[in-house]
Amino acid sequence: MPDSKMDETKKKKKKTAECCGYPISIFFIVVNEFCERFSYYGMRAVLVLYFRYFLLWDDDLATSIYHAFVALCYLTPILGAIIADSWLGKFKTIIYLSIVYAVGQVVMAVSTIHDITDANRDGTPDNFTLHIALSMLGLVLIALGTGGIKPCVAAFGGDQFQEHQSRQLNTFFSVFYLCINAGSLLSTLITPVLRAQECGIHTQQQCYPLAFGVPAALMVVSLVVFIAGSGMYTKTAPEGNIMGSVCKCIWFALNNRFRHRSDIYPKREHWMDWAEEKYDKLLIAQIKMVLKVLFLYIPLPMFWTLFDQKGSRWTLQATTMTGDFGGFVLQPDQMQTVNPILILTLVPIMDRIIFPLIKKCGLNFSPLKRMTVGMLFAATAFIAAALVQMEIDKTLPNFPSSSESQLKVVNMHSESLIVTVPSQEPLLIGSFEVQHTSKHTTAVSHWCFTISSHVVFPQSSPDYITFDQQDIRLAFNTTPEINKDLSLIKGSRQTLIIPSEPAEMYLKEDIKSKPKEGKNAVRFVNGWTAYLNITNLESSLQPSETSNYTLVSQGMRKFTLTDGIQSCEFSRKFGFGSSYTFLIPSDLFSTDCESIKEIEDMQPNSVHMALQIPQYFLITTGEVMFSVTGLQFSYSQAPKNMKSVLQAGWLCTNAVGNIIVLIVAELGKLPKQWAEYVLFASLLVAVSIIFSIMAYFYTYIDPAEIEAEILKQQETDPDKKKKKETLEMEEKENEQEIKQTKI
Ligand SMILES: NCC(=O)N[C@@H](CCC(N)=O)C(=O)O
Repeated sequence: MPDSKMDETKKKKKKTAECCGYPISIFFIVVNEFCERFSYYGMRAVLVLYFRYFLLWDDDLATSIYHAFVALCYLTPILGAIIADSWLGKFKTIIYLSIVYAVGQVVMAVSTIHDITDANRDGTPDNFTLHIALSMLGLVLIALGTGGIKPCVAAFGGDQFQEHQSRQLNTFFSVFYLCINAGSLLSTLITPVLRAQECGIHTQQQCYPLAFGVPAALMVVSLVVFIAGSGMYTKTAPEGNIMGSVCKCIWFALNNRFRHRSDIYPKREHWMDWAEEKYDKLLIAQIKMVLKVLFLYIPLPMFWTLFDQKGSRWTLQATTMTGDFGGFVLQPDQMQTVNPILILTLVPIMDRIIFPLIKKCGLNFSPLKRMTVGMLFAATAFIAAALVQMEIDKTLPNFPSSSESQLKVVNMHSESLIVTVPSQEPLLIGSFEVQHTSKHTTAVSHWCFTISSHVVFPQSSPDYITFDQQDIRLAFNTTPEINKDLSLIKGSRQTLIIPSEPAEMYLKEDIKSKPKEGKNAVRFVNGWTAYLNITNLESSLQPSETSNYTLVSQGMRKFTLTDGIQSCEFSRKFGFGSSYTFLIPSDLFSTDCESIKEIEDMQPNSVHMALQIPQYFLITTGEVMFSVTGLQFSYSQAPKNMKSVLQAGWLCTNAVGNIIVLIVAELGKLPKQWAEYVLFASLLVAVSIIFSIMAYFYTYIDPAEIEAEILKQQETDPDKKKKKETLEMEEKENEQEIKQTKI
């Protein structure tokens, strides 16, 4: 559409399409953003689980691909911004890239249908390569779509406002942020529930197609809503290959500066002024504005480095805590929903109460000051996380160091045993059977039928004896005496199982870190005289055999034990992050499973997840001050033809932050998690000090005003054309000179 015609349309729309001072078109844009963020966060919520349990990737691969995908989503905005500002304009870019995005979501959903390659109908796909290829294609399209439209939607929203609506424009960015978080909150709650359903054509499996299909549908809705508002938008036309001109202009300025490096040439105020001979003053001024803001962005990725650890380190921290809130139980990964919930409450509180109050007190809380304070809030959030970590560390078992091994002895033999352990007092181990039949009259003061080392040894881990040598010899007081040479694994915990026939004693490796996702690790030692089948275990247990650990979730869990003839049920309530070895006695069925005894290998988590709320509160307050303000700032300080580019620059700070997380995770961690949190907090404080100094020297501008002034000047500047001609002549002369010198 020609510019004049477009301006006419704008004027007409301005008058008719307003509600309470806001352009009505904004409604379509915020609803579109809500649906798009639902789609994005919903898909993200189940992505790692899909990698882990559908594609059967290991943890490391699953998390690396996940973070790489997130980083890609924040790098593609550059592409979207270039397309929008230089070629298609924001409106068309949003439409085309939303189509790419929706196709990506559909491809992703299709890739999760196990039935498409499950020819033998065993419930697992037969052709993993096809599923991987489809999902990777889907993810690339999604990253292109979500990243590509992201800088355009915010900037397009801003474009709907007129000069007299600057107050509404600021509110728009807050409402926009609210919609992002409302979408993310709902989808993060809903999609995991959809995944937990069972569905399928031939076999019933976890319903990934539904969990990915609903976000795909929401993306289609998002596109439809956006198109529905088409007639009401203010659409600014792209101004040609602006990025090309920007690059050429910068290159010329640098080149020209270099050519005139001698002291005989008078200095210019700014190095970009060296482009004046050839380029428009307006373009030079616009580039200066953008560069000034981009320079200011350099320290910002550090904020996102801390912020994005909510989804990784903080969730891992939650897995070592308990989420039992009495009426309901919160899973560790659900703790992340605290962030959008707090956003929904904090944004209005800040906008309506805190910021106006600060203004009333006469304080100038400028955008850059807000962002600095936001960074400091994020740093304090990490100090809070470190304090919580210290509390958790107090409750964690004393795991062996890499030069130590730990040993526990379980006596399933019918009599008590005295074991002589190197450099320790002889140790009396009560018999499981003796204990169980109440004939137990040994000196063991603890009721536990296993080793009572805590009575005898001053070790910090009650049931384990810690050794700093690998090879040990244990002597048992049986007749004849049994001597057992053991080769312990360094850095590991092991249990020596003494079965009913002590000579057949064997070592079994124990769990040596907290079970994943706050689950509980359980295993069984079969003291029954025949093989046993136990629900949840991979295979049946032979007599005297010890099963591998199996993970069970929090809550009441029931195990059915059967030898094919008789069976009984054993129930137990589990908390979070515990580990138990259950000893099955020889009178299992006559006592209806009640004689099963337990050894606590690892105590359940005891620090409550509610303790994470302060750190979530602090980081979210930081986010409101930093992120919402940054979004506004990036729009307000950008020249009109580079609004999307600057939004993309802003989003890029997030991509770099994610890449730093990836690098830090790869480089390894400090030995103590709390120390790593303190390190990150200190780094962010240092960075925020640097940022505040940079911000001090930044002068806020009104790009529209500057642009208007330059245009006015240019109209009255007869030299402009002459300058260009002179420059072209100079260049030609230079080239000729070079040629002659060569000859
Ligand atoms: N609470 C997370 C959130 O709102 N994220 C936003 C902003 C991300 C950013 N770098 O600006 C989102 O759009 O997802």
